[in-house]
Amino acid sequence: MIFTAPSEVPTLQRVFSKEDWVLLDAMGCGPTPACSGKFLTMHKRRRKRLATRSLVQDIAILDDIHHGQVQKILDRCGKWGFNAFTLETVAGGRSLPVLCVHLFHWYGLLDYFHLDVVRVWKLFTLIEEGYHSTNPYHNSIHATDVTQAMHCFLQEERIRRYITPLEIMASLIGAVAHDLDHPGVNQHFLISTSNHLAILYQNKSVLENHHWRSAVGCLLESGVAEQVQSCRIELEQQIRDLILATDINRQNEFLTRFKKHLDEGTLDLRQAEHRQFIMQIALKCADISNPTRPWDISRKWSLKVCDEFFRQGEFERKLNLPVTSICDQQSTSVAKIQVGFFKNVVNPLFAEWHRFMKSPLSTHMMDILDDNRKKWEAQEKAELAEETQTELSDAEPEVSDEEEEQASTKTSGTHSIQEYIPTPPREIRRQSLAVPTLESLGVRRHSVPVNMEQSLPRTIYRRESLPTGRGIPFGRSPISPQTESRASSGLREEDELLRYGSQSDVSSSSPLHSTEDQPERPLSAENLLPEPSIASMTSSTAVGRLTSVLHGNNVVPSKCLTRQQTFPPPQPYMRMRYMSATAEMSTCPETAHEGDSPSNSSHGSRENISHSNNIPQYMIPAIAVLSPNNSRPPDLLLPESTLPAPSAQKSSHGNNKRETEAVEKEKTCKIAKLSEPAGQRYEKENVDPRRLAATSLPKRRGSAPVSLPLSKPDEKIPPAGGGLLMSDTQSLRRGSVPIEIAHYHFVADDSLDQPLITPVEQPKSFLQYPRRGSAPTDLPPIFGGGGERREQLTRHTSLNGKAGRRKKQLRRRSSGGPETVLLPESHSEILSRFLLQRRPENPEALLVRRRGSLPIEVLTVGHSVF
Ligand SMILES: Nc1ncnc2c1ncn2[C@@H]1O[C@@H]2COP(=O)(O)O[C@H]2[C@H]1O
Ligand SMILES: [Zn+2]
Repeated sequence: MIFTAPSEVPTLQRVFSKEDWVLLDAMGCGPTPACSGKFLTMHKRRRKRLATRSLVQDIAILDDIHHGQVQKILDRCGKWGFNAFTLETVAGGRSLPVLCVHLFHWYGLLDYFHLDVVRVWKLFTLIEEGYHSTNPYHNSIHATDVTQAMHCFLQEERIRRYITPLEIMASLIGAVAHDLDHPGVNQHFLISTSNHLAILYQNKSVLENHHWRSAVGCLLESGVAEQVQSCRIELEQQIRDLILATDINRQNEFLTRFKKHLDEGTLDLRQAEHRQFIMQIALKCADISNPTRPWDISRKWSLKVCDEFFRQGEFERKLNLPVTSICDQQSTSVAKIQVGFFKNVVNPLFAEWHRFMKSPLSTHMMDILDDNRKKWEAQEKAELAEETQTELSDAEPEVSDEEEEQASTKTSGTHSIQEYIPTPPREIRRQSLAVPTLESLGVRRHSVPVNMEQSLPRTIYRRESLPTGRGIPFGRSPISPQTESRASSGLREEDELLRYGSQSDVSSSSPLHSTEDQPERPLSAENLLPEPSIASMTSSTAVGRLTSVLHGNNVVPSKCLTRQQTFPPPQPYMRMRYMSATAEMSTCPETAHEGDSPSNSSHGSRENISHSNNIPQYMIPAIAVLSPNNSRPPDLLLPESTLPAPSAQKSSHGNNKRETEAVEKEKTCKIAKLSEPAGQRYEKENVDPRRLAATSLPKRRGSAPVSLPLSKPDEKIPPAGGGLLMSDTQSLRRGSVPIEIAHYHFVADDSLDQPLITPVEQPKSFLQYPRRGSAPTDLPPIFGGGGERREQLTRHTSLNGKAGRRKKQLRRRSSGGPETVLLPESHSEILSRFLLQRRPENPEALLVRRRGSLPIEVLTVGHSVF
């Protein structure tokens, strides 16, 4: 019997206890209003709202129905018509581990690598839980979808003839983890908001670097890494290369190389290097394969990805950042985005893929792509006609030929590839938005480290509609000459905005606004984004150390990185069920089974991907033994009628308007939650540093990585991982800033691949000043900030100008909290010895002190360096 357990356990594992609901209710995420409550908080994002939740009273019924359905769907997981959403529903929200464990069985990887199925199950559970279920698109279903696509590609004759077991395993893990811990916003947003990940990875493949590192964390924590010790480095390297290739910024690089190979006929898959390249291309294709899925599925993905874009647009608006054009719901539409994406991103890649494959599957995909493109184009045209109609009826019906022509050419103004490829902030220039930022005026933005604010590239935005050239003098904090010169051309325009009472965050500095009435509005993307987990290893030295721990040869158990579990562990009862179930799984016979049912796709005849039995001898034995179709006993087959009716599925995404309204409602609720009524101001995120200094030890800020310096740069750090050099770290740095960065300048130099970092001399008094992370630069008296201004800036309010959030104060952020005290070196030495001594008897003692999302070993390793 195969997979009775996985289909059953997930259902049970996800059932919330009464206490869970009380907690969720308290957070405003209770069962009734689907979208209320704080958004992107750990508690919420880690827990999925299951389609099956309403059936919890009838677990037995649920399980009986579901394991049969899961099996039925898994049987078809080699077909392009596979629907990840359906698997997600029938697997009780566990499509990711269910599919992956199935594929590991199917490929015979468990046998070949002698993997323990419980560890493998744990690996995929960790990966699944690392995805944010609150993301409309970048969630675990996307990972399931991409993995299934990858599986289809691995079955292509051209590939499977040559691919090795290790490459199969790397491809599956790479696919499933390729967006792990994706925050639901793109790299551009992270850079624009000075997110610590962007700083850590020096603005290059920020998310992808984070994804692969998180994947390695899961491998370690699950214990799978230990089981593949002999090939672990190679496996990790392949996973890394695969995931890094999914960076859409590198699309052209890969495409050019691919084209060249095809033009010259130089691809030889007997060479490992070429196989790796093709697997990278395959994963890239899988990642953007949703436009090549049958229309119902494809359309659903399109709506979801645009929903996520528009959410980002809302965040940007709230943060007074320029709204990325594809994220601006007010100026674009799903159809328009799709037409641009299909034309500029998907088609060029898939055309080459088809040139390489020339298989029934690639032909099928191209056909669907074409059909879907026509549908979006028709929709875009209809929208345009409607717009034009409205414009015409608004104005008098006197439209010149010229205007008509202009209107009709609008259709070709779809989004180009550049819009999917974010440009660095410095280069961005948006026409419709003018958002002067605090930093552009010399006032440091909260999330920018104190010493970086003068050296990070800045973007000055001008509103097109405003005249230029009329400046209003106002006091601003000193900024570096470098910034001054770069910004000078834009400042006058910002001054204009001040004059016209812009809604931007500089308004409090404007003479038009009383400082009393308009306290500063702290802008921090940290309010919007979830705390990353593995991402907490922000400091360069920690990264360097981490890398050496991850890849070093002399790994001792105590120094192994274990991915920190940042979500509530399954309840013991569930765990028992799961353990017994997985044990059961491991005894399942691998029965060869030919049970292929005909495709239900409109392209059914081409659905069957050829599964040749002609498996070369160097392939793993288990593959040769297994049937190309999925193995399962016939008695688990359920009649077709037990599958959800197509209409039921359609209804879930059929009513677009209602969906959009719900999304809107959700956004409103979430945005409203960003602020709390005045009077509920508590000191958590935004604390007056003077009061903090008077009342407490200089504590580490919640989101700060705990990092201790190394005396020299770690050369093992992979280039993309971007190790910052050096460290000198007794000072009290800002919480969310890597300890080293707080004392070093980035020197942006276009001629260099990586920014240079140069040390900044700190006034001694500054080092002693326990500046609070979120306090503006000009607060410390040593910088001579005006008293009144300081007073004003310390009156912390949320985005809508109201007082800060109460719950921040009351509940420690899941990945943060001032648990760890930064000590002078001598103290740190004592502490590290103390911790190391204590650790064997009482590991909890260390746990309670470390940062929530920081792997315990990293901290230990950090301490043990001294
Ligand atoms: N249907 C789609 N429409 C527009 N953009 C898409 C679509 N599908 C994928 N993408 C984008 O392509 C990116 C590929 O990498 P990611 O999955 O990280 O994020 C994806 C989205 O930003
Ligand atoms: Zn993706």
